[in-house]
Amino acid sequence: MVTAKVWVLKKHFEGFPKPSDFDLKKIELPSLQNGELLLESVFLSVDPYMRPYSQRDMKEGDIMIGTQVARIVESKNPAFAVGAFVVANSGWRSHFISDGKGLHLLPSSWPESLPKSLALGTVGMPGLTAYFGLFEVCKMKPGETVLVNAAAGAVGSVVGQLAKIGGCKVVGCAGSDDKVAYLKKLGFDEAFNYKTVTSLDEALSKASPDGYDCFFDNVGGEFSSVAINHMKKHGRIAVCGAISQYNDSVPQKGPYVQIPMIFKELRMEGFIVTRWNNRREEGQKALLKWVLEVRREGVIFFTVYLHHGLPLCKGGSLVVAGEVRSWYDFLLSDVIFEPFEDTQTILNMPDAFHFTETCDTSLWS
Ligand SMILES: NC(=O)C1=CN([C@@H]2O[C@H](COP(=O)(O)OP(=O)(O)OC[C@H]3O[C@@H](n4cnc5c(N)ncnc54)[C@H](OP(=O)(O)O)[C@@H]3O)[C@@H](O)[C@H]2O)C=CC1
Ligand SMILES: CCCCC/C=C\CC(=O)/C=C/C=C/C=C/[C@@H](O)CCCC(=O)O
Repeated sequence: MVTAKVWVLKKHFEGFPKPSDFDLKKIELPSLQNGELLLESVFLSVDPYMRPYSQRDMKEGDIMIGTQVARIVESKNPAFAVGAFVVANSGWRSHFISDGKGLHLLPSSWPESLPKSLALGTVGMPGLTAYFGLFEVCKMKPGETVLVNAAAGAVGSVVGQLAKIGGCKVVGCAGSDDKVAYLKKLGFDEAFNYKTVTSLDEALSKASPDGYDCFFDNVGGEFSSVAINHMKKHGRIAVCGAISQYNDSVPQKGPYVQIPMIFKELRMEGFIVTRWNNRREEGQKALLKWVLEVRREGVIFFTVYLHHGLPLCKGGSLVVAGEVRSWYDFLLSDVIFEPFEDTQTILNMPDAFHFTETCDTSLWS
């Protein structure tokens, strides 16, 4: 029998987590069943997400969430050999039994000389966050200017280095002079200590006078409210984290949008209509059709016949042949609406069915 040590959340965090919020317990593990494997923890990860996630997902007494690098010490599962290493989202436990689901074997190309702890950092979830946040959300391009806060952290330090590799100018900020020196060593073009600058505005302008194309936001809050004003036109912001708010027992003032944006993975984009100047005619044609045709009557019946596969519409009454069409289709289609008197004739027409849309055109006048 193996005795596992587990760290449980004794009390939900109030403000910063404290050692007294945790309790160390021992659990006797049963013998393995077929298909199961026993793993021993090698590295445990502590990540910022665990602070808000514990509030959202855990109850007091639960084993603390988190990922770990673990070594397989016994296996009755042919897919997992003894001695192999995995990354597991198994919480803070010294040993655990798994059926293999949710275990990620370290890549076979992992060199012996490379510390396996990197599987929880640069070559793990934080590194992947930087990689996908930069390439899929910021969509950074060579020659652009990238801003990243919490830049000396697990995510931010990878963001900065990947952005340099990607041919960008990189500006980072951190909360100590030592970290700023570290950023310069990593190759950041500009770095400043956000805690000691007299003005964040001035620091951001000085670091990049013509602004930023990409902002990789790990911090949220006041920093983001200032930084957004330094973005270039068509700039992109990756709302990665809001660490400035995780330990707030009372939510900070100000309508900070980062938390719902992250949890709901929202996309928010500013725009100006002149962006579509090259599609002006298309839009006006659709709007004209809507004004002149679709909104003409309170109860709308339209007849659409597929004539050689194309919709032929004699407007006034819509009897849709084939699938029910959406208004948007009609607004954009080249269907010409013509006055149509005899609704009864329509109703007897073959291979069609009736699509009636009732709308209050008074709302449109
Ligand atoms: N969306 C996603 O999928 C993921 C999001 N994240 C987020 O990325 C961010 C960074 O994570 P990670 O790199 O792992 O974190 P680290 O723990 O490596 O670094 C966090 C750093 O944030 C800075 N920080 C802490 N509190 C504040 C504050 N109030 N104001 C400004 N900076 C602060 C500190 O550095 P300093 O000295 O500079 O203040 C701290 O060292 C977090 O917000 C995290 O939630 C991380 C992984 C995945
Ligand atoms: C107060 C709300 C804060 C909202 C944003 C919080 C955190 C953003 C962030 O850091 C997200 C990190 C996600 C990490 C995912 C890790 C996985 O490897 C395992 C996660 C465990 C789980 O999803 O249960």
